[in-house]
Amino acid sequence: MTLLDVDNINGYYGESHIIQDVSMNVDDGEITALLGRNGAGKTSTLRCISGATPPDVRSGTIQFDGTNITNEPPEDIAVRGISLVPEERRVFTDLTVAENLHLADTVRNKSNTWRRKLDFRDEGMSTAEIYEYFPRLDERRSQKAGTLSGGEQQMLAIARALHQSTDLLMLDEPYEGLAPQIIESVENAIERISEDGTTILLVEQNAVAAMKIADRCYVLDRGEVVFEGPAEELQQDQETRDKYLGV
Ligand SMILES: Nc1ncnc2c1ncn2[C@@H]1O[C@H](COP(=O)(O)OP(=O)(O)OP(=O)(O)O)[C@@H](O)[C@H]1O
Repeated sequence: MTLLDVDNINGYYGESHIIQDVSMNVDDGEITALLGRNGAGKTSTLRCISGATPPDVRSGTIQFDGTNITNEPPEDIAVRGISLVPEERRVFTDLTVAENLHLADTVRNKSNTWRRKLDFRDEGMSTAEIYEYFPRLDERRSQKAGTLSGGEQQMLAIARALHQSTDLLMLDEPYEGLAPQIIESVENAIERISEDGTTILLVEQNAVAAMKIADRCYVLDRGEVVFEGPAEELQQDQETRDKYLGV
C-alpha cells in the first residue's frame, strides 16, 4: 500500500524552478531511497514533503495516508506522523542525551494532544523504549551530546524523531561524515526500525550504502526523476550508476 504519494510536483525557490515534475511512491513498511549527486534536489524534495518553505510547491500533489498534505504547515505535517531528521542532525551539543530527549518531550506531548483529537494512532516511543532500542544512548544518558561520536549523534537525532509519532521517517544523509564501521551501525538501526514497522524515506549521496538496505530507489538529476525501480535493478544498471551517481 502506498503511504506517501508524490504526484508530479513542481517546487520553486523564488523564480528558480528546482523540483520538476517529480513523482514518487513510498510504500508502507518499505525503505525507499532517494539518490543523486550533490545539488540534484534531494533535500529540496524532502522539504516539499515536510512542508518546510521554501521551496514553494506550485503544482502537483503530495498525499500522505490518503490525505492531501500539499503546502500544509510543517507542524501539521509532523502531527500526521511524518518526521524528518535533517542533514545537520540538530542535536543540542551542550545538553546531555537525556536532556535532548526531554526537550523532545514537549513537542511529543503537544503533538499527541492533537493526534488524540484527530483520532490518530501511534504516539511515538517512550523514553524507556528509546533507551531499550538504543542501548548506546542509555549508556551515555548523562553525557553531553557534543561529546558523542558522529554515529551516536545520528542515533540521538533518530531517537528524537521516533519519540514523536512517526509513521514515515525521512532521513537526510544519515551516513554523512561517518566512518564505514559506524555507517554499518546506523544502517543496522535503520533496518531494525524498518522491520519494526516504520516506513523510511532515505536520502543519501552514498548510493552504494543506501542500495544495500533499500527496497526501492529513485534517482534525481537536476530536479527530475531519472530512474525509478527496485534496488536490485539499480544495482545492476551500471549506465545509470555511472551517469547519475558516479558509482
Ligand atoms: N534556499 C535555497 N534558495 C535557492 N536555491 C536553493 C536553496 N536551497 C537549495 N537550492 C538549490 O536547489 C538545488 C537543489 O539543492 P538540494 O539541496 O535540494 O540538493 P541535494 O540533492 O539535496 O544536494 P546536497 O546533497 O548538496 O544537499 C541546488 O541547485 C541548490 O543550489
